[in-house]
Amino acid sequence: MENNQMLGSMMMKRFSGSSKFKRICVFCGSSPGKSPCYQVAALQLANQLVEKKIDLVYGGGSIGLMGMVSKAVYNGGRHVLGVIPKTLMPKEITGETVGEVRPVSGMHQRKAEMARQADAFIALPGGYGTLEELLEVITWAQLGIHNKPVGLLNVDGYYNSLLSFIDKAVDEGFIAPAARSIIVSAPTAQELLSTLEPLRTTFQITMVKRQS
Ligand SMILES: CC(C)=CCNc1ncnc2c1ncn2[C@@H]1O[C@H](COP(=O)(O)O)[C@@H](O)[C@H]1O
Repeated sequence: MENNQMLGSMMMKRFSGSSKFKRICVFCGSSPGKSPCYQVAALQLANQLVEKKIDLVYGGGSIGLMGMVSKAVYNGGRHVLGVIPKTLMPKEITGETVGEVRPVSGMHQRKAEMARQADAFIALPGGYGTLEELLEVITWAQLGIHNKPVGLLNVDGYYNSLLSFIDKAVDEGFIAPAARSIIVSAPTAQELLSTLEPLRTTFQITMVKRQS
Protein backbone atom coordinates (compact mmCIF):
# COMPACT_ATOMS: atom_id res chain seq x y z
CA MET A 1 0.00 0.00 0.00
CA GLU A 2 1.24 3.51 -0.86
CA ASN A 3 2.22 5.71 2.08
CA ASN A 4 -0.52 8.29 1.44
CA GLN A 5 -3.15 5.53 1.02
CA MET A 6 -2.04 4.06 4.31
CA LEU A 7 -2.18 7.44 6.05
CA GLY A 8 -5.69 7.94 4.60
CA SER A 9 -6.93 4.64 5.98
CA MET A 10 -5.31 5.42 9.34
CA MET A 11 -7.13 8.77 9.47
CA MET A 12 -10.43 7.04 8.58
CA LYS A 13 -9.93 4.59 11.42
CA ARG A 14 -9.11 7.36 13.84
CA PHE A 15 -12.27 9.32 12.94
CA SER A 16 -14.48 6.22 13.00
CA GLY A 17 -13.34 5.52 16.57
CA SER A 18 -11.59 2.22 15.81
CA SER A 19 -7.93 1.50 16.41
CA LYS A 20 -4.77 0.34 14.72
CA PHE A 21 -4.54 -2.26 17.45
CA LYS A 22 -6.33 -5.55 16.87
CA ARG A 23 -5.59 -7.17 20.19
CA ILE A 24 -4.09 -5.74 23.37
CA CYS A 25 -2.60 -7.75 26.21
CA VAL A 26 -3.68 -6.47 29.62
CA PHE A 27 -1.70 -7.26 32.76
CA CYS A 28 -3.54 -6.52 36.00
CA GLY A 29 -4.14 -7.57 39.55
CA SER A 30 -5.72 -10.86 40.47
CA SER A 31 -7.07 -8.75 43.37
CA PRO A 32 -9.54 -5.89 42.99
CA GLY A 33 -7.53 -3.42 45.11
CA LYS A 34 -8.94 -1.58 48.12
CA SER A 35 -10.06 1.64 46.48
CA PRO A 36 -12.97 1.50 44.00
CA CYS A 37 -10.91 3.73 41.67
CA TYR A 38 -8.99 0.65 40.44
CA GLN A 39 -12.15 -1.21 39.48
CA VAL A 40 -13.55 1.90 37.81
CA ALA A 41 -10.31 2.23 35.81
CA ALA A 42 -10.46 -1.47 34.83
CA LEU A 43 -14.00 -1.00 33.48
CA GLN A 44 -13.01 2.21 31.68
CA LEU A 45 -10.17 0.39 29.97
CA ALA A 46 -12.54 -2.43 28.98
CA ASN A 47 -15.02 0.11 27.58
CA GLN A 48 -12.28 1.76 25.55
CA LEU A 49 -11.27 -1.59 24.09
CA VAL A 50 -14.88 -2.36 23.15
CA GLU A 51 -15.45 1.12 21.72
CA LYS A 52 -12.29 0.90 19.62
CA LYS A 53 -13.04 -2.71 18.56
CA ILE A 54 -9.92 -4.09 20.17
CA ASP A 55 -9.79 -7.72 21.37
CA LEU A 56 -8.23 -8.79 24.65
CA VAL A 57 -5.52 -11.25 25.61
CA TYR A 58 -4.84 -11.72 29.30
CA GLY A 59 -3.70 -14.19 31.92
CA GLY A 60 -7.07 -15.95 32.17
CA GLY A 61 -8.96 -16.17 35.42
CA SER A 62 -12.00 -14.34 36.65
CA ILE A 63 -10.66 -12.92 39.88
CA GLY A 64 -9.83 -9.32 40.78
CA LEU A 65 -9.26 -6.71 38.09
CA MET A 66 -8.51 -9.52 35.60
CA GLY A 67 -12.06 -10.79 35.96
CA MET A 68 -13.57 -7.33 35.66
CA VAL A 69 -11.70 -6.43 32.47
CA SER A 70 -12.27 -9.80 30.78
CA LYS A 71 -16.00 -9.95 31.56
CA ALA A 72 -16.61 -6.37 30.44
CA VAL A 73 -14.70 -6.85 27.16
CA TYR A 74 -16.47 -10.17 26.53
CA ASN A 75 -19.90 -8.72 27.33
CA GLY A 76 -19.10 -5.83 25.00
CA GLY A 77 -18.82 -8.35 22.16
CA ARG A 78 -15.04 -8.48 21.69
CA HIS A 79 -12.95 -11.63 21.55
CA VAL A 80 -11.25 -12.54 24.83
CA LEU A 81 -8.30 -14.93 24.92
CA GLY A 82 -7.15 -16.18 28.31
CA VAL A 83 -3.78 -17.93 28.37
CA ILE A 84 -3.59 -20.19 31.41
CA PRO A 85 -0.92 -22.61 32.61
CA LYS A 86 -2.43 -26.09 33.04
CA THR A 87 -1.57 -26.02 36.76
CA LEU A 88 -3.75 -22.90 37.25
CA MET A 89 -6.66 -24.36 35.27
CA PRO A 90 -8.69 -25.73 38.25
CA LYS A 91 -11.64 -23.37 38.64
CA GLU A 92 -11.07 -22.86 42.37
CA ILE A 93 -7.78 -21.08 41.52
CA THR A 94 -8.70 -18.83 38.62
CA GLY A 95 -12.51 -18.96 38.75
CA GLU A 96 -14.84 -19.30 35.75
CA THR A 97 -13.21 -17.70 32.71
CA VAL A 98 -14.96 -16.08 29.76
CA GLY A 99 -14.15 -16.37 26.07
CA GLU A 100 -11.45 -18.59 24.62
CA VAL A 101 -9.10 -20.35 27.03
CA ARG A 102 -5.70 -21.49 25.78
CA PRO A 103 -3.92 -23.90 28.12
CA VAL A 104 -0.11 -23.71 28.11
CA SER A 105 2.49 -25.79 29.90
CA GLY A 106 3.84 -23.15 32.31
CA MET A 107 4.24 -19.50 33.31
CA HIS A 108 7.04 -18.84 30.80
CA GLN A 109 5.00 -20.23 27.90
CA ARG A 110 2.05 -18.17 29.08
CA LYS A 111 3.95 -14.88 28.88
CA ALA A 112 5.45 -15.74 25.52
CA GLU A 113 2.02 -16.66 24.13
CA MET A 114 0.36 -13.51 25.51
CA ALA A 115 3.13 -11.40 23.98
CA ARG A 116 2.89 -13.21 20.65
CA GLN A 117 -0.87 -12.74 20.43
CA ALA A 118 -0.96 -9.01 21.24
CA ASP A 119 0.16 -5.93 19.34
CA ALA A 120 0.45 -3.73 22.45
CA PHE A 121 0.59 -4.17 26.22
CA ILE A 122 -1.19 -2.29 28.99
CA ALA A 123 -0.64 -2.74 32.72
CA LEU A 124 -3.35 -1.76 35.16
CA PRO A 125 -2.55 -1.68 38.88
CA GLY A 126 -1.56 -5.06 40.30
CA GLY A 127 0.95 -6.87 42.47
CA TYR A 128 4.03 -9.05 41.87
CA GLY A 129 2.50 -10.90 38.92
CA THR A 130 1.60 -7.69 37.11
CA LEU A 131 4.99 -6.10 37.83
CA GLU A 132 6.83 -9.17 36.61
CA GLU A 133 4.81 -9.29 33.37
CA LEU A 134 5.24 -5.56 32.80
CA LEU A 135 8.99 -5.55 33.42
CA GLU A 136 9.48 -8.54 31.16
CA VAL A 137 7.82 -6.92 28.14
CA ILE A 138 9.82 -3.73 28.80
CA THR A 139 13.02 -5.79 28.92
CA TRP A 140 12.07 -7.61 25.71
CA ALA A 141 11.44 -4.24 24.01
CA GLN A 142 14.85 -3.03 25.20
CA LEU A 143 16.48 -6.12 23.71
CA GLY A 144 14.58 -5.70 20.42
CA ILE A 145 12.67 -8.97 20.89
CA HIS A 146 9.48 -7.08 20.09
CA ASN A 147 8.59 -3.53 19.06
CA LYS A 148 5.10 -3.36 20.54
CA PRO A 149 4.10 -0.34 22.65
CA VAL A 150 3.98 -0.76 26.42
CA GLY A 151 1.50 1.36 28.39
CA LEU A 152 1.14 1.90 32.10
CA LEU A 153 -2.28 2.92 33.36
CA ASN A 154 -1.18 5.02 36.32
CA VAL A 155 -4.53 5.05 38.14
CA ASP A 156 -4.59 7.65 40.91
CA GLY A 157 -0.77 7.76 40.93
CA TYR A 158 -0.51 4.05 41.82
CA TYR A 159 2.69 3.67 39.79
CA ASN A 160 4.31 7.02 40.72
CA SER A 161 6.93 5.36 42.91
CA LEU A 162 7.79 2.82 40.18
CA LEU A 163 8.19 5.64 37.64
CA SER A 164 10.39 7.57 40.12
CA PHE A 165 12.48 4.48 40.64
CA ILE A 166 12.94 4.07 36.87
CA ASP A 167 13.99 7.74 36.65
CA LYS A 168 16.51 7.12 39.42
CA ALA A 169 17.85 4.09 37.55
CA VAL A 170 18.32 6.35 34.49
CA ASP A 171 20.06 9.01 36.63
CA GLU A 172 22.32 6.39 38.17
CA GLY A 173 23.27 4.97 34.78
CA PHE A 174 21.49 1.62 34.98
CA ILE A 175 18.81 2.33 32.38
CA ALA A 176 19.71 4.06 29.12
CA PRO A 177 17.81 7.36 28.65
CA ALA A 178 16.49 6.06 25.31
CA ALA A 179 15.10 2.97 27.05
CA ARG A 180 13.16 5.18 29.50
CA SER A 181 10.73 6.01 26.73
CA ILE A 182 9.74 2.37 26.19
CA ILE A 183 7.22 2.78 28.97
CA VAL A 184 4.37 5.19 28.30
CA SER A 185 2.12 6.19 31.18
CA ALA A 186 -1.16 8.05 31.47
CA PRO A 187 -3.80 8.42 34.18
CA THR A 188 -6.79 7.30 32.09
CA ALA A 189 -7.41 4.56 29.53
CA GLN A 190 -8.53 7.08 26.95
CA GLU A 191 -5.33 9.14 27.24
CA LEU A 192 -3.16 6.06 27.33
CA LEU A 193 -4.65 4.57 24.17
CA SER A 194 -4.39 7.82 22.26
CA THR A 195 -0.74 8.10 23.33
CA LEU A 196 0.04 4.52 22.31
CA GLU A 197 -1.68 4.69 18.89
CA PRO A 198 0.77 7.02 17.13
CA LEU A 199 3.73 5.08 18.52
CA ARG A 200 2.73 2.07 16.49
CA THR A 201 1.75 4.27 13.55
CA THR A 202 5.20 5.87 13.50
CA PHE A 203 6.77 2.46 13.61
CA GLN A 204 4.63 1.19 10.73
CA ILE A 205 5.49 4.19 8.57
CA THR A 206 9.17 3.57 9.27
CA MET A 207 8.72 -0.06 8.23
CA VAL A 208 6.96 0.94 4.99
CA LYS A 209 9.71 3.43 4.17
CA ARG A 210 12.34 0.80 4.81
CA GLN A 211 10.62 -1.71 2.54
CA SER A 212 10.06 0.72 -0.36
C1 LIG B 1 -3.04 -19.18 43.61
C2 LIG B 1 -3.36 -17.83 43.08
C3 LIG B 1 -2.92 -16.63 43.86
C4 LIG B 1 -3.98 -17.73 41.90
C5 LIG B 1 -4.27 -16.47 41.24
N1 LIG B 1 -4.82 -16.75 40.00
C6 LIG B 1 -4.39 -16.27 38.85
N2 LIG B 1 -5.05 -16.67 37.76
C7 LIG B 1 -4.63 -16.24 36.56
N3 LIG B 1 -3.56 -15.41 36.37
C8 LIG B 1 -2.88 -14.97 37.43
C9 LIG B 1 -3.26 -15.40 38.72
N4 LIG B 1 -2.40 -14.84 39.59
C10 LIG B 1 -1.54 -14.08 38.86
N5 LIG B 1 -1.80 -14.15 37.56
C11 LIG B 1 -1.02 -13.44 36.49
O1 LIG B 1 -0.28 -12.40 37.10
C12 LIG B 1 -0.97 -11.15 36.98
C13 LIG B 1 -1.64 -10.81 38.28
O2 LIG B 1 -0.80 -11.06 39.36
P1 LIG B 1 -0.85 -10.09 40.64
O3 LIG B 1 -2.22 -10.22 41.21
O4 LIG B 1 -0.55 -8.72 40.12
O5 LIG B 1 0.22 -10.62 41.53
C14 LIG B 1 -2.01 -11.30 35.89
O6 LIG B 1 -1.77 -10.40 34.81
C15 LIG B 1 -1.92 -12.76 35.47
O7 LIG B 1 -1.38 -12.90 34.17
